[in-house]
Amino acid sequence: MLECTIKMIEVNNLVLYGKNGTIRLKIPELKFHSPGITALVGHNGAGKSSLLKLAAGLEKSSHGSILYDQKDIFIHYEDLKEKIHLLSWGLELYRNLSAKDHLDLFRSICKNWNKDIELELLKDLSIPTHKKVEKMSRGEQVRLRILLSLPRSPKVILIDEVTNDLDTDSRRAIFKKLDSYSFDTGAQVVVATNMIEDIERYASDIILLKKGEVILQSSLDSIKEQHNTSFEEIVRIYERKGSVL
Ligand SMILES: Nc1ncnc2c1ncn2[C@@H]1O[C@H](COP(=O)(O)OP(=O)(O)OP(=O)(O)O)[C@@H](O)[C@H]1O
Repeated sequence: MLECTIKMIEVNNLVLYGKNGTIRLKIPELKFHSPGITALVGHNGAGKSSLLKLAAGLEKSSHGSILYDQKDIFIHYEDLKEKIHLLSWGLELYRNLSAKDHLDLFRSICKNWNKDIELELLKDLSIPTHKKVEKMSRGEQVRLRILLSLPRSPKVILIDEVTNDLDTDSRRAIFKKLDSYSFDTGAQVVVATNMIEDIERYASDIILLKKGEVILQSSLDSIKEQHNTSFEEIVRIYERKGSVL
């Protein structure tokens, strides 16, 4: 029922060139599913970050388009930036401000700030409210980023590997929140990660990239049913085949 009304990110005939005309991404067609968490998987250099940057409107494709609700995301960046949030290490918090300072600031500038979600996250993610960002651990910073994102009711959340070097408890707390947020609101959540444990536990869909091409897109359940082996082994099989599906 929810799925009929969900607006989605869609890729059409996308090509992104790198230096000297090398291909960073070549994706004829791709739709991100929701609700649920989609894991974007692939070796270093496969194109995960490039795809997320394009989906956030921070980079322009060389050919083709990437759309949200039928709108070209790069062209309509200003309209869409409150709907599509990218969490990556490059996009920093203010080092001299605490979580409380950030919250005061974001509440004052964000029109649709949802106070209930803020309070729920403050309780469940145990974020230190008075510590300055420069004194926070990486895990605390990632949790703060989630705290500053979800109350703005994003429709798409893109996470570029920021969860990978967190401890198990922090990752679990974050993935649980993202999963319930996605199912409650229909938002799309796409996480670039190679952490098999997180994918098996939390992802409902997987997109596997190899050298800029999508070699597998599937729901996790159907691919596991089809192969009857561990997810790690399935990734190995497709990486070896390397064919575009
Ligand atoms: N700004 C850029 N300009 C040109 N080429 C780039 C740029 N950023 C990345 N690339 C190249 O694009 C390809 C894909 O890189 P990308 O960072 O998207 O992969 P990734 O799957 O996210 O890798 P990692 O897991 O190492 O972060 C690589 O060959 C990389 O060298």
